[in-house]
Amino acid sequence: MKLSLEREILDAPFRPLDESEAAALLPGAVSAQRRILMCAPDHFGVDYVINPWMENQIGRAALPQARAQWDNLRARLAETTHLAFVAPTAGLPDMVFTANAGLAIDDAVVVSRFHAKERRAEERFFRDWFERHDFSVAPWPDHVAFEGAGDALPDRAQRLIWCGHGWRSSEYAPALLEKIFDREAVGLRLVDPRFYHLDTCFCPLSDGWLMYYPEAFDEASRDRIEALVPKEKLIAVGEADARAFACNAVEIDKRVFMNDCSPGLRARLKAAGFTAVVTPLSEFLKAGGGAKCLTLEVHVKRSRGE
Ligand SMILES: NC(=O)NCCC[C@H](N)C(=O)O
Repeated sequence: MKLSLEREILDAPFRPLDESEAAALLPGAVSAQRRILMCAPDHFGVDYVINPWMENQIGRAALPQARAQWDNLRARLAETTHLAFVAPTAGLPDMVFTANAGLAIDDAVVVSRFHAKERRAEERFFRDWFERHDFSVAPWPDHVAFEGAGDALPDRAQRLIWCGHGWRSSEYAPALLEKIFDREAVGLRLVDPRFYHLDTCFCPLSDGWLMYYPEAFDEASRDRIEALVPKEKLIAVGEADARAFACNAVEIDKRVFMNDCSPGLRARLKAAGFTAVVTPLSEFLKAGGGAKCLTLEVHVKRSRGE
């Protein structure tokens, strides 16, 4: 019996260990698990105007509907990946948009330094969360505005960070991010106030694909994008999809979660190997955010046995 078990093990085809199996073999080792950080909309609302979507929307977000939409996004994401949560805080209606907590790559994070003074009080709650989860918080100068993964998107095929500036984050942010994360940071100038954060109009997808709304960028930035991404991997969306926050999408394992998607865009994504998953988020659009804004990719350390 023992002998046949040994034979079975010896004859089994070699298979590399996954992250948690490898961690289990190393005494005291920690592994990191990819999670999507979210913040429940307990205190969400449109209470002030800091982007064009919020104009004439003060007090108009339907809160039960917002909760149902957020719950649905959360449930759909949970089918595909692990989640993490930061506690919502009274008086901080935009904290639900965790994309703006900071930019976290591996165990390093730059916590946002909001341009929008209405959002500055969020910084310390996000910082606390990162510290409690063992991230190493990089120093960042107070006078350089930076709104996290709203304006800094790691490419999924090349070792570079796409950075948006022009409305919220400073044009000096990329040079600092380059040093902190030791990878190239490419600055892109945003020129349409409706697309005030990079993640409202630009979505790097796996295998080097890029979905974006070209008109949101100045000409030099469009040229830069075209120089760095092969033409056949560019998925340029039209204005209607862009206005519906189609580029404000979260991709996990080729599933692209977004507020809305035209049949044409769905077909183009499909041809590129992606499946569009629509999770309507109308109430959050009133604050200027969609699926991507409601999420932040983080790698959380786990001790052995966790
Ligand atoms: N685009 C994002 O990454 N987040 C959405 C932020 C919406 C919020 N009302 C803001 O204007 O900062």
